[in-house]
Amino acid sequence: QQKLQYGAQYTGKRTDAAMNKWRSNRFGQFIHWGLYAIPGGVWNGKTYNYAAEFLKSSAKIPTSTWDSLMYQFNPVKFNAKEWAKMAKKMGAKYMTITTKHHEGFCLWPTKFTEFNISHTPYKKDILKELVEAYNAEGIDVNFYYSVLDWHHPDWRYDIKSAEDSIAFRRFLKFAADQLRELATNYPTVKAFWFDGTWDNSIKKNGWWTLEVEKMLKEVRPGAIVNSRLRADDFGKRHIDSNGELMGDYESGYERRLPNPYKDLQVTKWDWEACMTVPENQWGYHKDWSLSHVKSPLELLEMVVHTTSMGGNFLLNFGPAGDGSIRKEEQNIAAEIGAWMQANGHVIYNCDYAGWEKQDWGYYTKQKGSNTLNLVVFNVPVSGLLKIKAPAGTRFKTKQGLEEIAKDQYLFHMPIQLYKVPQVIILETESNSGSGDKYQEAKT
Ligand SMILES: COc1ccc([C@H]2[C@H](O)[C@H](O)[C@H](C)N2C)cc1
Repeated sequence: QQKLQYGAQYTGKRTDAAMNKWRSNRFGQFIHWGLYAIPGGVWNGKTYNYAAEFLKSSAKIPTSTWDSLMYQFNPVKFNAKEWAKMAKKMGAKYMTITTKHHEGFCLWPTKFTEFNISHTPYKKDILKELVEAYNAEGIDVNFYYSVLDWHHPDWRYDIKSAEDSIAFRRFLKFAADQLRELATNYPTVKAFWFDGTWDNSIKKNGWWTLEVEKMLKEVRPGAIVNSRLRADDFGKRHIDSNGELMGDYESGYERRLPNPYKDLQVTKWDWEACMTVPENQWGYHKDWSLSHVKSPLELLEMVVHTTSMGGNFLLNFGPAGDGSIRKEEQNIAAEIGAWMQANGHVIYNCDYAGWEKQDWGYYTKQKGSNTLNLVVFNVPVSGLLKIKAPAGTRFKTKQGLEEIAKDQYLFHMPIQLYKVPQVIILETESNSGSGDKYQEAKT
């Protein structure tokens, strides 16, 4: 343990109302929308199969050429209310929007750079339209903000000279001014999703990352920041040099999930996984035939998997340059939404149950209740679900449950074809399952 000036500000989970709401939301919609949605991964007739929001670097496009895309940004099919209705139907409780991605183009009329929505043919404040439309549907809105900024002349990947540090100090003031502007002008924002913070220039300025965290929480009491913002005194990111999580939740799971049998350490803190529908496309790409496209049921399993380990799941949508939502994404919203409509109670305000993971699927538990939710994805050919209960558990539910040994049960599922994951609710006696102090002798 060493004294850190810019390390974690507290340990353990936040339990204030704002964080409890963030946690209970569980399922959110990520939206990546910017100038990159106009070319959609294709440049001068050539299709680039790397992530579409990186086309500027994949196709080695000069900044001046890329930036002139601003004069083409005119999403005639954009309808914030329609997007919000679709997200509502999907069962998303929050939405995280890219206010500014690495390209540096801002979806709001910021005072601090001309490279923003007000200088496009569209002109209007897209961020305001989205915040109002989603909030009207009862969906919380969070802001993604990339510190990395390919457009800004004072951005530096590293600090190698006095000139670099003078320029980068100007840049850090620019970014802090933009963040203060976002937190001030859009007062219903709940959380900030920082990205583009992996370069040495940021790692050498951990002080700034703490200053931004403090500023946002001053301007917007209750505001939530992800661990990806933070670097400590020694440039250590996410987890400080004393092993403590920085920020309010861990945001390292990008296009991957913790192993539900082994990575149980994640249940000790708040965390969020973010996921693409194709293998690796966050911004709109014209050609989705280039990789596997996850099905609604694959994605639904990820939602349940994440809730079962006490995390939030952020599913990405990449609207086209004209503001339309592609059919695959519309279908995902409809199919996941249908299941969430009927079974959202095993996701919202649910958490890690602490029961031993079984192959048939996942356990979730409603906070502070005695009901145990079983979400079955893999129905065994025997129809018998193996359940290993914490020592001393007593069940109220009798239907379908067969005790075969101490704390060992089989739940009998009717043998039939199941088209969607099945939910089984088991009631336990309130004071049971506390677990005997001593393990029963094995022989
Ligand atoms: C180089 O590896 C990267 C860098 C940045 C990313 C960005 C994506 O553009 C998207 O915004 C994702 C959330 N973020 C980590 C992804 C992979």
